[in-house]
Amino acid sequence: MAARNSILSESNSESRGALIVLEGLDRSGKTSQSSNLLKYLEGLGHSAELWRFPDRSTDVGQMISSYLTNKSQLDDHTVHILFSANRWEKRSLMETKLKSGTTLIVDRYSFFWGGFLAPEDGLLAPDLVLYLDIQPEKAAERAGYGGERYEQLEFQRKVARCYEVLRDASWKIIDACQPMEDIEKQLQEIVLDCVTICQKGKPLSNLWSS
Ligand SMILES: Nc1ncnc2c1ncn2[C@@H]1O[C@H](COP(=O)(O)OP(=O)(O)O)[C@@H](O)[C@H]1O
Ligand SMILES: Cc1cn([C@H]2C[C@H](O)[C@@H](COP(=O)(O)OP(=O)(O)O)O2)c(=O)[nH]c1=O
Repeated sequence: MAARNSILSESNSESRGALIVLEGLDRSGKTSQSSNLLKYLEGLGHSAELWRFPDRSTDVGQMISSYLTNKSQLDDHTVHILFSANRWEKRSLMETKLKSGTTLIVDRYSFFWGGFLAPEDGLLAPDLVLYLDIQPEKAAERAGYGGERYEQLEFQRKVARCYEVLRDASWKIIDACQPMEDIEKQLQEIVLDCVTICQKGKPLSNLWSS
């Protein structure tokens, strides 16, 4: 991600779980592939959970959901801070789960729109970001967008440009237009490597924006 990471030196990194994030435009296949990955890891006997952001189950998540479904109006800065707050309210549980050995597959995590980084400072850094790469026009052809505020081609073009700027060399870029089974196999291989590295003691780190 477009942020440097600071290692959590105090963390007990023995046999911890991995923080694995799937990013991509709406309809790029994140939800399908996240649940495939969960089944895959569980099938191998790993402790794993599927998370997603925004997490609409919390009070903050409900404010976000109401905005996304056009039931409320909020200014852009407010919305971005709510998205960050929604990650912060899950941060401590996230750390507990990872340290107890559970791998988290996260369907979207952090969007760093337009240099708006400060509220993200101190959130846990992903061990792996899988970017499902698709042209906005191709994504729009997939089983219909719902009626949410951001599910529009013009907006998704803007999101795609943001992702181009924000992604860094550590992200694994996967062509999301391949058959689902091919994508699934590629993701499994990358994820298993990451889980193994984390189990062997790679320290947890924070996102650190400056
Ligand atoms: N590789 C693929 N090829 C064709 N269709 C796909 C592929 N991956 C996902 N889809 C379809 O696209 C739609 C959106 O997928 P989904 O996993 O919900 O994406 P997201 O969570 O990124 O919005 C679903 O109808 C899904 O079956
Ligand atoms: C996590 C996050 C999501 N979003 C946007 C991306 C999505 O368009 C929207 C809702 O995300 P999501 O619930 O994942 O929608 P979908 O399942 O349709 O992909 O919120 C942000 O703008 N900032 C954020 O930090």
